[in-house]
Amino acid sequence: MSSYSTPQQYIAGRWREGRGAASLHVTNPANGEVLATYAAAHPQDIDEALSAAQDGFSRWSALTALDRSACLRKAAALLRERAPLLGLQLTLEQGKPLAESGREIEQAAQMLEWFAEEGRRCYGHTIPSRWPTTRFHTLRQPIGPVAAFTPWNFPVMLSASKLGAALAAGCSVVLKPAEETPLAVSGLVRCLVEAGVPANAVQLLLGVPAEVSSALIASPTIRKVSFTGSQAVGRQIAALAGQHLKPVTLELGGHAPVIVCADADPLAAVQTLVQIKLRNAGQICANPSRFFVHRSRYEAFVAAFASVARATRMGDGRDAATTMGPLASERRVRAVRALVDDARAQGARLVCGGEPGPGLGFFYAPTVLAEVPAHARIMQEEPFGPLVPVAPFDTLDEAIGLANSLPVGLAAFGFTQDLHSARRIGEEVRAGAVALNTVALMQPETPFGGVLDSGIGRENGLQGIEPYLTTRTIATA
Ligand SMILES: NC(=O)c1ccc[n+]([C@@H]2O[C@H](COP(=O)([O-])OP(=O)(O)OC[C@H]3O[C@@H](n4cnc5c(N)ncnc54)[C@H](O)[C@@H]3O)[C@@H](O)[C@H]2O)c1
Ligand SMILES: O=S(=O)(O)c1ccc(CO)cc1
Repeated sequence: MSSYSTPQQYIAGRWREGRGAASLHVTNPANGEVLATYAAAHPQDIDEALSAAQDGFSRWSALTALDRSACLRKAAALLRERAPLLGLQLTLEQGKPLAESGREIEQAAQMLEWFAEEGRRCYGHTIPSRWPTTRFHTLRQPIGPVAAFTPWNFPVMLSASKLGAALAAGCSVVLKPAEETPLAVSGLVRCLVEAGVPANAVQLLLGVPAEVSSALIASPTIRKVSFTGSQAVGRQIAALAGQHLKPVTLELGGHAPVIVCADADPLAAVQTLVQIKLRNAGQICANPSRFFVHRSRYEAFVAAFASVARATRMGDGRDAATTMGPLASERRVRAVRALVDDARAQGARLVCGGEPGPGLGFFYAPTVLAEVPAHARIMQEEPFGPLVPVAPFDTLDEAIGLANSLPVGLAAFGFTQDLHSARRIGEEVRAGAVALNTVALMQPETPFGGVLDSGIGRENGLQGIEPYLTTRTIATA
């Protein structure tokens, strides 16, 4: 497969093989074929990346914000130029259809541009003094070298968000992407380096996750940790960060409730929801995943979702006719299948789907389940797949209670024409972001992150650069 090359480490300004004993494999989820095998980073590679990151921090933080901004803008332009190849590599390693890969590369470019501008606005303050002869002001300074860990679902966009924010603030970054999807992220790092980001300001470590994260977080060089991924791994990262007193940003997904009220048009709600539900085969942290529909609209909603689900064309993301690709790995297929089997065993009605897709790839059909009891695992655990579990409700109080019944809160969705209901859903459902009559939630300009067990801190928006800055107070006589 000529479009897919062997992923390499980028350490101290050189692209090279890792020296670790472990071999890692990249598998095309559309057909199960191994695309590449590469050597993991060795502890010595990690040490070299850390020394380089220290040096990179000195060089990069010494540049003006304007110079850093220019590099990030140029990197965004390079990313767009290279989108056809990077998009193809992303589809090969991750499975999403080419159109979605192109969208992700564009979103990544937009992230870099947003932070290129925000980096120019890291203002300090002048503070009124209690003493006539003393002046106080504050300086915003980069916090230091950053360890960033990104997942396989949006490897390029989520890496661009962390790299963009940290680099714009003047920090150097050691990035560890998911071992399953390393190549398109490497392309992003290449764009940054070729755009003029000094070699040591960015390191890319591909390795055994726990080895890399434990070494990086324990190192005194690293001053900030940022992770996106599962709650289980997030807890491990947070524990390590706490042990070493490093500030941490965590984006850990959720289990987004959808409330469709009696006054909503159920067909319009389905048409809107499907735009996000089947994107990336449902593997989006903000994916709508628990559907509560007013009893008067319930059957129409279930029937409409099933009809859209049945019309989905599953296939290889390179095929123009494909509307939904495979899941990212075989373990994801096992996980969603187990949730569907459990729901059925608990009395849910299988309306459509509930079976694997074509060929040897990691496909699972869009699946609509009705009358799903609240205690079924699928209503408790984030499915991270193309599953639509639906349950009826009678009052808005009941729906909000069901939405708030889990200890997570990343995204939530509401469909209603009633201002009072919209206000209640917007203000009472516990979530970092609530979308009303829309599924548009994420853009570079809006803060993104969870409440409760969905994470710590915010990425993007005005808040996105904050975690990478520290504030120095200067008193002058
Ligand atoms: N918040 C998100 O955007 C996001 C993204 C991907 C996955 N998830 C969640 O993860 C769940 C399971 O995903 P999975 O099947 O890939 O399992 P998983 O939790 O084992 O995640 C594996 C990923 O986490 C990384 N990882 C594992 N251990 C690590 C460590 N000690 N240090 C650093 N990184 C580590 C790996 O690189 C790998 O890419 C999904 O159901 C979903 O809830 C969330
Ligand atoms: O597809 S998007 O709605 O743009 C989206 C939202 C959130 C995330 C985080 O996993 C990725 C993509």
